[in-house]
Amino acid sequence: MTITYLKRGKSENERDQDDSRTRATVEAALRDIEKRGDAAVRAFSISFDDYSPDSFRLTQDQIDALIAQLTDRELDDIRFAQAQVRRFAEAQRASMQDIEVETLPGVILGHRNIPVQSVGCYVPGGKFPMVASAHMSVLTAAVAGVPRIVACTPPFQGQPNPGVVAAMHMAGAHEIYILGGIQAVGAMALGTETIKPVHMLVGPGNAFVAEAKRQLFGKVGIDLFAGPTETMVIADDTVDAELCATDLLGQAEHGYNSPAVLVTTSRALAEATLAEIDRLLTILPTAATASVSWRDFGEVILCDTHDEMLEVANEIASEHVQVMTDRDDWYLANMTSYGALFLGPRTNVANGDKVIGTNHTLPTRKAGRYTGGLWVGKFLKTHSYQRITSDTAAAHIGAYCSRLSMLEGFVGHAEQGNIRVRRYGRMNVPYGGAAE
Ligand SMILES: NC(=O)c1ccc[n+]([C@@H]2O[C@H](COP(=O)([O-])OP(=O)(O)OC[C@H]3O[C@@H](n4cnc5c(N)ncnc54)[C@H](O)[C@@H]3O)[C@@H](O)[C@H]2O)c1
Ligand SMILES: [Zn+2]
Repeated sequence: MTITYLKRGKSENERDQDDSRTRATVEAALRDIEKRGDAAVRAFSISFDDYSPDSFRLTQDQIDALIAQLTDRELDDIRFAQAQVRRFAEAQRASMQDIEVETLPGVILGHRNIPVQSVGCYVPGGKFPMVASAHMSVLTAAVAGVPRIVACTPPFQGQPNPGVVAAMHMAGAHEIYILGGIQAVGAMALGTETIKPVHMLVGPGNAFVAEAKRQLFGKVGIDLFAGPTETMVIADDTVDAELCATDLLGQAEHGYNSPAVLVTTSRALAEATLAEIDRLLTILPTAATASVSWRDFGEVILCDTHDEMLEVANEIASEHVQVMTDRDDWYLANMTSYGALFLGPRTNVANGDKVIGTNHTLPTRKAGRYTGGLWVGKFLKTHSYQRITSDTAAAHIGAYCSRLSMLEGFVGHAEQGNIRVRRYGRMNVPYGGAAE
């Protein structure tokens, strides 16, 4: 395998050091929120966001006043995006069926999909007010039928952001709080004097938010590890450097720590893309963040073959993977680890982020090896049940249950089977069932 790095990002070691600093900050803050509740939440909101309103929860009047600040065009655009997200989420919901089957005569097994009863949706807003994140979490929870949806977003430039609040409200949030970072997810998960705790936290965020969710997992459920955005472009010589550079910087602008990786079989494209990125960074208004991400985390990887590109891509397991090659469907069939795929030059990651209807809350830091992104199914818990409808089945399964329990030394378990055999079994009546 001949893989050449034309540019490399920070080493795993350096990334681990960043992680351990974040971990310590989050641990201390969560402990304080657990101990001091609202007082700690307010203190963190002041120190991290310089924000201390009378109440962090917005009233209906405040929500209405914020929505009134938006133009009709802006409201229509939000409605359009939400219609696309809803359409896809409803189709996905329909793919999940409750089932009930008779696995042996008289043995009925089933499962029911039950919505999580309360969720806390984090909508990021430190650097950019992420209107779209409200559709992704709040609206998807609503499609799943979650009866209590709490939404938090930080103040943006010292104020609640009208676009984010409108999107939360239109998506169906029942409670909206202007709180950011650790204090938001901590308050929602742990509860305070004024905020009733939720059962599950969802939504993306910066490294502090993602780490806080990770630490709170267990106390509450979480959707997935969805930290700072990552993007990868897989390209051969069917595309040009302008498209590749635009797609790499389009996601590097998220923050100072967003990896953007080009994997290509074309040295000419790789070199042209490096030059094009340098040129775009002189004119992109968000170059201040994008250039730091590119400097510290940008990578350009040159491979000999598509098989090599596939192996590299599955290993990196990037959150977003934009594929622009002469065989995009081959990647769709063979990629196994990623957040979401964007196939062909006509679409792009920003479509997925903002409007097309797939969910943009996606796994980062290789979490794509064990989970896909947020979707309606993450808000549904699949619970099994069983029922035995005949005496014969009760005695037949009971006898197996008894012997298998004794194999493990569980006498009390065996007795649960034995009592059914004694009560429902009839001697010498052969079990009339099909093959076990
Ligand atoms: N994985 C995904 O699906 C996905 C999707 C969208 C966005 N994102 C990511 O979400 C992130 C949004 O980040 P953001 O910062 O703009 O907004 P954010 O809302 O996630 O975080 C802002 C909050 O961080 C807290 N904070 C800032 N500095 C801190 C510090 N030093 N210590 C403790 N807390 C601190 C503040 O309380 C602030 O309110 C980006 O990294 C973006 O890439 C990920
Ligand atoms: Zn993005």
